[in-house]
Amino acid sequence: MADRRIIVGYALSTKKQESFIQDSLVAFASSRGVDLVKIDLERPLADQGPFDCVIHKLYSEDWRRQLVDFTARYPDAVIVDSLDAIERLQSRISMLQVVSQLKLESSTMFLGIPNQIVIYDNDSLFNEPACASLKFPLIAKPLAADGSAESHKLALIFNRDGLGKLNPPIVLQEFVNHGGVIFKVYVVGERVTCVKRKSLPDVSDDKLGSPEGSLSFSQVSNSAINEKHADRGCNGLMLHLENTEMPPQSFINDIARELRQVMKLNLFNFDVIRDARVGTRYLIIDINYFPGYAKMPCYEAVLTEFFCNIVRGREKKREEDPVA
Ligand SMILES: Nc1ncnc2c1ncn2[C@@H]1O[C@H](COP(=O)(O)OP(=O)(O)OP(=O)(O)O)[C@@H](O)[C@H]1O
Ligand SMILES: O=P(O)(O)O[C@H]1[C@H](OP(=O)(O)O)[C@@H](OP(=O)(O)O)[C@@H](O)[C@@H](O)[C@@H]1OP(=O)(O)O
Ligand SMILES: [Mg+2]
Ligand SMILES: [Mg+2]
Repeated sequence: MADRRIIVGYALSTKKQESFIQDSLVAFASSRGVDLVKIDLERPLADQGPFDCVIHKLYSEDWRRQLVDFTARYPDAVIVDSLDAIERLQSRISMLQVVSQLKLESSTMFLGIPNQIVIYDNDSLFNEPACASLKFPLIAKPLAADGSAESHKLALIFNRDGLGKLNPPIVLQEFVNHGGVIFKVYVVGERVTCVKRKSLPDVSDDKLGSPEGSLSFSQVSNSAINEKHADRGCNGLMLHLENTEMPPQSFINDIARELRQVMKLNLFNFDVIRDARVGTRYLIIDINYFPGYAKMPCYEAVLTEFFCNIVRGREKKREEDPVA
């Protein structure tokens, strides 16, 4: 059994397929005995395959039914990950609620999330007493994190004037100065990879009087700035990605392991910032299901190893306990 080929079916949007199913991944996986096969979304999933493993990033009710039917027919196939577990990451409120459940050992590092509230309608923007409890600058994010371009349209809000332009439902989150560098932590099963990315630059107090009130932006960490070189942020300060110290690896590993266990997910990444005022205070600001892994170093090898491990792990379990 050990050397037979492993078949991984993938069900992804066209955009996700283009970014994830690179020739380099297909070739590397194939050289290690793993075949990546596109699932035809026009046909019932249960009529396709067999697959040893199915990976997916689709959210419709129809897809949920397809997964149920497929599992009934092929109970030994591994679905990575369960839709119920993935759903938590579709709301920017529920995605960060898990952070308070993590059991971290570090006594020197603190992990939390920024203060935030959810706003469901325009009236609440100005009447909600909770709004008054937040300190400007704020960052406004669409409540839904469903992978659409809209869900990535964010705005920096400097003062009350900036609140008027928002489209609820949104999350209003305190902006925390963090030196313009974000840590993206990619999780693939047990493998954890932390990289530095360009982030929004710090906001100085004099910006709070800005007559525009707000500034819109989208997917800042992907902007076409060469990450290896110093860059000038919009407040004029030089950002040196290379000179920014990484968080302690053991701290990041602990967070990743705990998140994976609490969320019951294998494929995700999370964004962490380090408070510019308190160097031991870290904040998780975003968690994404099935992120842009092609930007992760050695993604071909890491994903291939994961597919092998997950399928072989399931086979081993069956051999040990055939009735389970
Ligand atoms: N509370 C915050 N304090 C400071 N900066 C923040 C905060 N929240 C977000 N940012 C900045 O805004 C960027 C985008 O925010 P966020 O990661 O929540 O959006 P996203 O569209 O979900 O991103 P992704 O492309 O990672 O899915 C972050 O990478 C970071 O630069
Ligand atoms: O497109 P990119 O490579 O930037 O990857 C982004 C990915 O888009 P993709 O679907 O095209 O892979 C996004 O997915 P959706 O929310 O839009 O579903 C989201 O997960 C981002 O976090 C990823 O950026 P990263 O966190 O890895 O920097
Ligand atoms: Mg993010
Ligand atoms: Mg996100």
